[in-house]
Amino acid sequence: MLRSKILNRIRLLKPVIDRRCMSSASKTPLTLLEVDDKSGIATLSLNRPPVNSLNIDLMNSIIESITEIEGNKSRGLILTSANDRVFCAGLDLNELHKPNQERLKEFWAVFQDVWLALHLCSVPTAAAINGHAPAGGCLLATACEYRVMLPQMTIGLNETQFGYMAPKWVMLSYLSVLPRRLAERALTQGKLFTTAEALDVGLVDEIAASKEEALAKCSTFIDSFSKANPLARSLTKKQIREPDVQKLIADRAGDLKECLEYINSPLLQDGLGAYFEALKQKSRSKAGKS
Ligand SMILES: CCCCC/C=C/C(=O)SCCNC(=O)CCNC(=O)[C@H](O)C(C)(C)COP(=O)(O)OP(=O)(O)OC[C@H]1O[C@@H](n2cnc3c(N)ncnc32)[C@H](O)[C@@H]1OP(=O)(O)O
Repeated sequence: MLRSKILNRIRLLKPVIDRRCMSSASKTPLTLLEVDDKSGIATLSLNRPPVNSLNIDLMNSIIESITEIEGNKSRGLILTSANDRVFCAGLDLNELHKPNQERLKEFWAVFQDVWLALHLCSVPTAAAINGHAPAGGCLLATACEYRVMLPQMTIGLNETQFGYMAPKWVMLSYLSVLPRRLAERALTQGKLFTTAEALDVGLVDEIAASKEEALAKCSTFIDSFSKANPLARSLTKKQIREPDVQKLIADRAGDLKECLEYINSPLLQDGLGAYFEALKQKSRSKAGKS
């Protein structure tokens, strides 16, 4: 009786994400999933060169992997990058700049889904941040329960740098990690924290000298739940996170409408166009030098 009640509770708390994840016909998988047969811990590596920017296929692949991890009873999930410079460059700017409207609606729904899937993941989650993590990359990291970062990287919700106001639920993910006054200042500045600054303010929990060390620290965090009943742990996490999640679940259509209006606004499109052009220019000049 109790078990069915608990399972019912989980069903209520976890929004149903029944998206069939079809990653594109690309040859290389967009995510790499390895489960350590000794520890039972799953490592999910983002694998979309050059910067793991989040497009529909990559986000669907992340959701598919999380669903698999929850289904195969892994003891925990470590999110990291197959790229040793960039954890995740955030949303793919090609999806936002002069977007196809139908695709933008799908893109935004998947963006909401990937945050929900990671934020509510029933197993313990940790991010081994082995590269830069701006905007949506920072969001993935803050959706995890623990964060270990390598030196000389940057992390933060920098949306105001390109004319965007992060959606309420994105701000809530920041507020689940940072004190309000600091989150407000960082959001309004579009601040990218250095690794040392991020540790100082609590945006990350530890610094590691190498990816291997970061993965080991994330495993240690996951091991800290070894004495907790997995079902009770999962329910407790979902219960604590429910108020933030419900703010999105209660009005996904409203969030989508607000996003469409904002992303199609001249403010954003002009800001984004200039920002994207500057990025490409930087990349071209780098290529010119090498
Ligand atoms: C609507 C907003 C909702 C709120 C939540 C989330 C919003 C977002 O996530 S919007 C995206 C914000 N992302 C960024 O501001 C990051 C921009 N990128 C960078 O700062 C850097 O690329 C880097 C630090 C991530 C990596 O630097 P580096 O290793 O030097 O690589 P390059 O800058 O030379 O870039 C290589 C290559 O990748 C392209 N690129 C970079 N970021 C993105 C991106 N987010 N989307 C699409 N493409 C991206 C860049 O233009 C280069 O392309 P090529 O010119 O073709 O080489």
